[in-house]
Amino acid sequence: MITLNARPESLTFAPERSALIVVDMQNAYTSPGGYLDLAGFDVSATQPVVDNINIAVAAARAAGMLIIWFQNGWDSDYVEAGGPGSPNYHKSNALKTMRQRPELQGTLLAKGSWDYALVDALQPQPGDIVLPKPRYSGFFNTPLDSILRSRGIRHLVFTGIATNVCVESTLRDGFFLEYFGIVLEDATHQAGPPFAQQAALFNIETFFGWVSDVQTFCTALSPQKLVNIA
Ligand SMILES: NC(=O)N/C=C\C(=O)O
Repeated sequence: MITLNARPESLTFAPERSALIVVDMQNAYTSPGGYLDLAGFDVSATQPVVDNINIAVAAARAAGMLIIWFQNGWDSDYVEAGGPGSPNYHKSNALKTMRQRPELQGTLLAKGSWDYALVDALQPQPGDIVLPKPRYSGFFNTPLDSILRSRGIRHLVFTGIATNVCVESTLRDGFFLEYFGIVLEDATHQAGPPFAQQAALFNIETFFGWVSDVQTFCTALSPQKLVNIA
């Protein structure tokens, strides 16, 4: 068992009965020229997030935690995205950007594309689980709940982009399914202005879960080991 210092209070859980969830660390959400950048969101501060996720993943793997990587997106014909009858068709900024700029059609968040791929610096290893997801929540239309229940996992440590969209959506759905959700704040980044990050973390800390950071997480998992946080 480890005790992780977090806000609003510390949590005690077994690493081998918990999972580190890496949400959508794809070029789309992280890289210049990716979907968020093309849609007008600021991705200039995502590199420290990539570096910190690598540190958290290495510590979690060494402690026997399951690592789950999500990739957000759809088939290259966007059938999975939904047509005009789906709110996703109207709210997805990737789909809206491609409608505004038809030369981008087929490039954003399409399976097999550079945009959909995980960033080079973050690559799953054997034993990790990689899950595609078609909507913001990682619990929607994916086997996540079954994967976790079959392993007796109740504690989920979240990293990834974006804090205020897919991270928060997945953590909230997990809360309703009786999972304990913890966000490592310096391993996340918002889509939108900085207040979106603050608001998401406030919501999580106050209503849905707990907030910690990568250094504290690594220290809880391995008290003797020093890490260099970005
Ligand atoms: N991964 C995410 O948080 N995605 C946010 C927006 C989108 O996918 O349009």
